[in-house]
Amino acid sequence: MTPETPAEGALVAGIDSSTQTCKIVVVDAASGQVVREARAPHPDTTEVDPTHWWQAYTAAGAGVLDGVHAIAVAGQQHGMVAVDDSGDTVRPALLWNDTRSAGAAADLIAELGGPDEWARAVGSVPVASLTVSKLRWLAEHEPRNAARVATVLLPHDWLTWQLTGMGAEPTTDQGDASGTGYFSPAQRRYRDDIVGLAFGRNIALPRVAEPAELVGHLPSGTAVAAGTGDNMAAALGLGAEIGDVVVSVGTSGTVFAVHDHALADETGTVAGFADATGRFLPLVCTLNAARVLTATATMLDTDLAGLDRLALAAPSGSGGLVLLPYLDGERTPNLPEAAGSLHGLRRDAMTQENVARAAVEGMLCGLADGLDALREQGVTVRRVLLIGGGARSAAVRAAAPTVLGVPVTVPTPGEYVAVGAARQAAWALAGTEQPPEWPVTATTTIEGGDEAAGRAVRGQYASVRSRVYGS
Ligand SMILES: Nc1ncnc2c1ncn2[C@@H]1O[C@H](COP(=O)(O)OP(=O)(O)O)[C@@H](O)[C@H]1O
Ligand SMILES: O=C(CO)[C@@H](O)[C@H](O)COP(=O)(O)O
Repeated sequence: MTPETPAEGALVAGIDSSTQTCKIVVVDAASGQVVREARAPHPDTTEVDPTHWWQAYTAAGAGVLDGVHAIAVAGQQHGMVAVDDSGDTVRPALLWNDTRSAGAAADLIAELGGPDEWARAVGSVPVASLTVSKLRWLAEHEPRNAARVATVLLPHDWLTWQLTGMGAEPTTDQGDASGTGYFSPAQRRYRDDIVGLAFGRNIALPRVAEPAELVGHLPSGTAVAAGTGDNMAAALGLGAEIGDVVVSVGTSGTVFAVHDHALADETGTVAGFADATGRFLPLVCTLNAARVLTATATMLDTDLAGLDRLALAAPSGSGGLVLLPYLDGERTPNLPEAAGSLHGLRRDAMTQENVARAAVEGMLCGLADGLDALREQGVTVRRVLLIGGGARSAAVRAAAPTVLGVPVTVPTPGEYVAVGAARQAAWALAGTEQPPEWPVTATTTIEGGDEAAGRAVRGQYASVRSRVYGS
């Protein structure tokens, strides 16, 4: 893409309404410099009344959004916000990490004719996370709520609708829509037949806005851009190009890349999403990432800095200890009912240091499998960028090149999802063909991964996983 530059002096804001937190950045649209930041927490549950997201946004935004010319929301993907014909939610939103719809996903796979039919139709094979599975769950388990549903929105769609005023038409974008399971990224259209299959009837769906469209205004006059899913926004915030693979260690672990054509992985490992610019964003997502580290730190009665110290003091391979970190069930591999388990305990290896390192290595092994899966789908891997809260961990940064088997580039820690949303807002405000040119983020590249040690860590992880789960 050839980037363009917006007018001097305009301020734009990006919102990252993620699983755990609402983060806001205000950015100078011309230079791309972040001038203000704020955040507020979300509830720690897998079903959430969306008004909590609005309250977190208003709490974080108070005073911070003054003078902003345009705003966009990037949200956690897939969440089902079911709304009645008065605009009220019929029940709390079911989030991407809520696994109760795993059975519905399995049923839908069989009913459409198998995983390959799904991959061809919508680029993804249903798992509990996808909106389409949640729709089926709602129809089956809460028929009275289901009967009241007029439309289903994603978290970023719902927040954007609140911003533009609920009299406005609800909108989404192709990036976030591609995570529903009823939108074809290849054909860029909804599959109403799949909504009918999942829900038993059709429902109104938000209009899919163009990548740089302004979809409305705040009462203050601030323009509102289309917004997108959080991973799509991170790609935009990083200025990711073909060959860049992003590994994000947030609440979820994601491995994704900008790609020039739609992918359809019938194994279901890679989800063939669209990006926020008109290209594609094949992505692998694990359900357990940064919170594996926080949970392990709590278990070891230390904090994240203490966990780092312990993990860095242990040898690669954690003395043979392997943590399968499926603490909240898992999405990749698709083991929604799984729990975490620690293997290889021997008296001499049973140290806090090895347990801490096994948490880091187990979490990274899932992401390394994701990187392999992207390669198998033909994604070019020239550079691996490590972002997300977990990238602030010294132990994660140190182990990543060995476990992932490639040098790892770490951008200056920052809120790249929110910055990506702000960049989309600047793009829509400028009305240009391409997003504004913002400076390439400063990065540090960590070389020196140990190939043999990496093979050993991944080998012991794969062997334990296959002994426990058979694959
Ligand atoms: N230094 C650190 N070491 C390990 N984990 C960290 C560190 N700093 C933040 N985190 C974790 O990162 C997570 C938040 O990451 P983030 O990418 O913002 O996630 P999300 O977008 O899902 O909110 C939290 O679980 C937090 O505990
Ligand atoms: O489900 C996915 C991607 O398919 C997750 O990546 C969610 O989008 C949640 O993101 P975070 O809160 O971890 O940023």
